[in-house]
Amino acid sequence: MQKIKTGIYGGSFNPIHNGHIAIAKRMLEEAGLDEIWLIVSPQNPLKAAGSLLDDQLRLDMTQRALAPYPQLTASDYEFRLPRPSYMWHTLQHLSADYPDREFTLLIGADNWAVFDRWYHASDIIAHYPIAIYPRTGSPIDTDTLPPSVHLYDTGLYDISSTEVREKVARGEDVSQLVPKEILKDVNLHYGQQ
Ligand SMILES: Nc1ncnc2c1ncn2[C@@H]1O[C@H](COP(=O)(O)OP(=O)(O)OP(=O)(O)O)[C@@H](O)[C@H]1O
Ligand SMILES: O=C(O)c1ccc[n+]([C@@H]2O[C@H](COP(=O)([O-])O)[C@@H](O)[C@H]2O)c1
Repeated sequence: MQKIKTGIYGGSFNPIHNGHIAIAKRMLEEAGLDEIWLIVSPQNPLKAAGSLLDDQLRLDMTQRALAPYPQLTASDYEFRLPRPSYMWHTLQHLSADYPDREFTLLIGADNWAVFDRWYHASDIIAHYPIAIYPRTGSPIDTDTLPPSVHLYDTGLYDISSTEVREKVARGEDVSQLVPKEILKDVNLHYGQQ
């Protein structure tokens, strides 16, 4: 039986923004995936926890933002795994729990630039296809990519969660940067920091 092609899109999603959603929608088509799971990461091993909003609040916003897109699912899978959230562990657990699915790791070009610092990076490359999408400021030399790693043309979206948080903290309008379903909550949660 054909396995369900499932993209794993991990992120802090602090908060999810329109760039994340545009990339995920394009990745479904470009990488030929059936579904993408946006896995809300409790703690990126390479990021300081400092400005990270509560896990459940980030998950709730991600779920509401993705409600219009049936092929995109917000996941709390890493909430039950040890911290920090090493992607190698996550992928191994997923493969054991969902034998009917074939997992592809989706990462932005900024994360590919530091991928050699990821825990068990070479094991991830050896066992899972990796789909990279471009990000402003992080050029990719496609000639140097291993055979299981591909760059897809998802377009460039000049948005970051940092920009959203900083604008909200300054009282600026972010209605063009985040989905309307979560605008009120983004203003509420990040405006108070
Ligand atoms: N505008 C964007 N274009 C391309 N990739 C993006 C974009 N925003 C986020 N990503 C990628 O999505 C994944 C999850 O992103 P993350 O939740 O860290 O958002 P972020 O905007 O990078 O956050 P922050 O500004 O807080 O670091 C990462 O692999 C990141 O590279
Ligand atoms: O496994 C690792 O060593 C590792 C190192 C850095 C980042 N990650 C994961 O990469 C994803 C993107 O992280 P972020 O914070 O840039 O959104 C998220 O799922 C992180 O947990 C994973």
